[in-house]
Amino acid sequence: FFPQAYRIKCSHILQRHYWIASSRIVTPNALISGAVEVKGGKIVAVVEGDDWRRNTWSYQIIDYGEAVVMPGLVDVHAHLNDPGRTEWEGFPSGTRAAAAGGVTTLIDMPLNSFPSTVSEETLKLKIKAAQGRIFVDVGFWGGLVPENAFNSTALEHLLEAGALGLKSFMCPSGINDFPMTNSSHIKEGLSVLAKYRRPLLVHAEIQQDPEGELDMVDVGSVSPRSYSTYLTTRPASWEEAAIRELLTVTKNTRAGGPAEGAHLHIVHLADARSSLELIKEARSSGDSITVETCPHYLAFSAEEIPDGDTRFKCAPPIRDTDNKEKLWAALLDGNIDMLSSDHSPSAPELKLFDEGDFLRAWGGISSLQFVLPVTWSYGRKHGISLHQLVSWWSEKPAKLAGQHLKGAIAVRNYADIVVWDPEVEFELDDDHPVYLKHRNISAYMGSKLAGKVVATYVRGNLVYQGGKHAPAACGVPILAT
Ligand SMILES: NC(=O)N[C@H]1NC(=O)NC1=O
Ligand SMILES: [Zn+2]
Ligand SMILES: [Zn+2]
Repeated sequence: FFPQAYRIKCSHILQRHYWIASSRIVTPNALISGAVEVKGGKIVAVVEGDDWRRNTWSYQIIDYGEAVVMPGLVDVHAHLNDPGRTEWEGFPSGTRAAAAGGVTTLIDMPLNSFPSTVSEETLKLKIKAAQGRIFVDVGFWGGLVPENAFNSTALEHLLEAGALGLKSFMCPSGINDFPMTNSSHIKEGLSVLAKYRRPLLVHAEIQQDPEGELDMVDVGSVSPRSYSTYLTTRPASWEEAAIRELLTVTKNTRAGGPAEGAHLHIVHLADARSSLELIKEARSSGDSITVETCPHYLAFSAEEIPDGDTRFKCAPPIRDTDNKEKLWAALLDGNIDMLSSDHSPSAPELKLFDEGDFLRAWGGISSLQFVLPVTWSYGRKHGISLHQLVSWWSEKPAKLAGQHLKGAIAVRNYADIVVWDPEVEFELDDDHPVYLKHRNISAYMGSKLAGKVVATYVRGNLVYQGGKHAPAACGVPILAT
């Protein structure tokens, strides 16, 4: 794939055949002490015990002791904003941060870049922008927008060109060239996707009573610096209304239904009350639906967000503590399937730190590098297991994105691996190396976390270890075939 001289720069190690050893390897069925044998970028054996050492040269063994060896994280929801808004993030900075955080694959959202990824041509621009500039593997969702929703040929071209699925919004997206869709658009999109067996991802909020919202803000009776003001402008009823409407369409995805084969994935669920109940009901009726939430909804609660600290602004908003506990319970019960970052940074100016205006600041949490330690740090208080972490961050997201050779430490899979130490604590202070383009917009800066990433392997390349990235960007653009 790469010439020899270049390939060497892809990895901190020269070997293409080696063993990764540890006393805590997370395989699909067990936690084992042993080794993962890697050859030509793939996992060729997973062996328990010590016997394998007898026939192995010592220079071929990378022994991580008691550090956890796990499949790399697959983040199905990240906005890298490249091409077109690289002053917000970009492929090189975003994927270096991913590698440092143990994320070995990420799927880029079709909006916030310019142009938006809504056609074969614009997807080609993405792929071109990614070439030689990504440190981990990157796939692409295409956009479902009013302009292409009733044009099945255009959607087919976008899917044939390799989009892993489609994404749409049911409320304004914040980006003018990515308008929102209604349930008719979504129905059309699903019927095209059914043929390809690829998912539709939906930002499920429908604006309720927009006039009421304006009234409240214009009156000036509430402070735009208070998080609770923002929360009132975007209540759980927005999520509930969107999900209710989506479920009228997902009925068709049931076995024997007109859209059998289609699948709907609800992104970043924040409301753990009525919205979640609706999803549970539909699932028990056989609708093909999955749902994700994000670490910021599990780590923070509305009551704790300081006045004017717009690093915490996102949509849907972070809700109250009781809701947060319900999200954890749903995740542990399996009613929420997986996690994603919804990493959505902007230029720092757009966070309006001087004014601290929650109503006008850019909405988006910057988190990509920290999702593993954040999930672990807050999750261990809820008694989560390593297998749950792998299910939420690797297995289920890989399946959603159609990546059957990713998401598990298993023979024949790509050697996409994160090695990390759950017991090591660290502070995200000024000295902490952060590879994201703008460290100051991340809501996690200043916090103390547990779970330090030791090493990251992508397709057998040791792309990150000991705080250092391999020099060359050898991630692969992932296209659906
Ligand atoms: N345009 C965009 O990235 N919007 C994202 N930001 C956020 O907080 N929620 C979103 O959907
Ligand atoms: Zn969204
Ligand atoms: Zn998003």
